[in-house]
Amino acid sequence: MSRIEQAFEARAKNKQKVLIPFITAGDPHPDVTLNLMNALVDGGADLIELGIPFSDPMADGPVIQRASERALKHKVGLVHVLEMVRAFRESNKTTPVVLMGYANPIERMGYDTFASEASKAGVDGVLVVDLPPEESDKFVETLAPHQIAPIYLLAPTTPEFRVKAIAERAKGYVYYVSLKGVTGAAHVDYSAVGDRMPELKKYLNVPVGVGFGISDGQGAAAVAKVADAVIIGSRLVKEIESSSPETMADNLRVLVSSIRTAMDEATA
Ligand SMILES: O=P(O)(O)OC[C@@H](O)[C@@H](O)c1c[nH]c2ccccc12
Repeated sequence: MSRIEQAFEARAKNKQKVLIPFITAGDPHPDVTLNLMNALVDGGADLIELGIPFSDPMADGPVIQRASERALKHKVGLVHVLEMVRAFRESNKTTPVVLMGYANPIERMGYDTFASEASKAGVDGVLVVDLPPEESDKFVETLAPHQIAPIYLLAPTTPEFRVKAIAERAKGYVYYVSLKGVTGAAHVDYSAVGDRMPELKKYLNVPVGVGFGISDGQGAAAVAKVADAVIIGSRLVKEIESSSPETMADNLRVLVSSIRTAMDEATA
């Protein structure tokens, strides 16, 4: 069983849901990412979504754009991100790491090199925002022998035939985007998210995580009631942004742990 499957199964066994925090690798400085990843785990994260900094992140709102800018100032690229995952894996053998990024840096490295280097580093999944499922077959074939899961995005606007196409290809989990727009948006209609789940579940045989716009325990609790995982990014990146270097890891741990508690209360 893969690390991703194990993470979902461990929570499901206790009738709990998976918590997936997102941070951008190298934000605000490459030296702190390992520390921050460990803080996320200490706070109750089950899986880490690690962003590859990118200069033109069109799916991202201002908060995560700024995170990319901070990381790029320190010249953090894909090779560097893989080194961070490798360092994390030296002490953590269980928490899955999913890379989130745009196609350009991965294509520049080349699919083959990327797949083998990512696998050696201990990467468990990859979400390529601007690689549509219909065009992803070659990439997915390259990942498969390395046991790296392609993570697909589904949105409220995704038609049923596309859900089916994604269901055939999905491994690990799928990412349901709670709303139209960019990361860090404000208003999530939690009941609409819940209403879509039965249709998704009909086709998918992997768990469903929900992200975009979840910024507190209350939102996380609402999602925990209807989906298999809660994904939360901008709120955490804001915490990094507003913390001093000395308090950053601690603040992140405390915040993640409060979200964890809210989710567990909602499913108890
Ligand atoms: O920031 P939010 O609203 O909490 O959403 C999660 C998100 O940050 C993370 O999963 C993510 C960051 N960049 C993305 C681009 C596309 C899809 C998802 C993402």
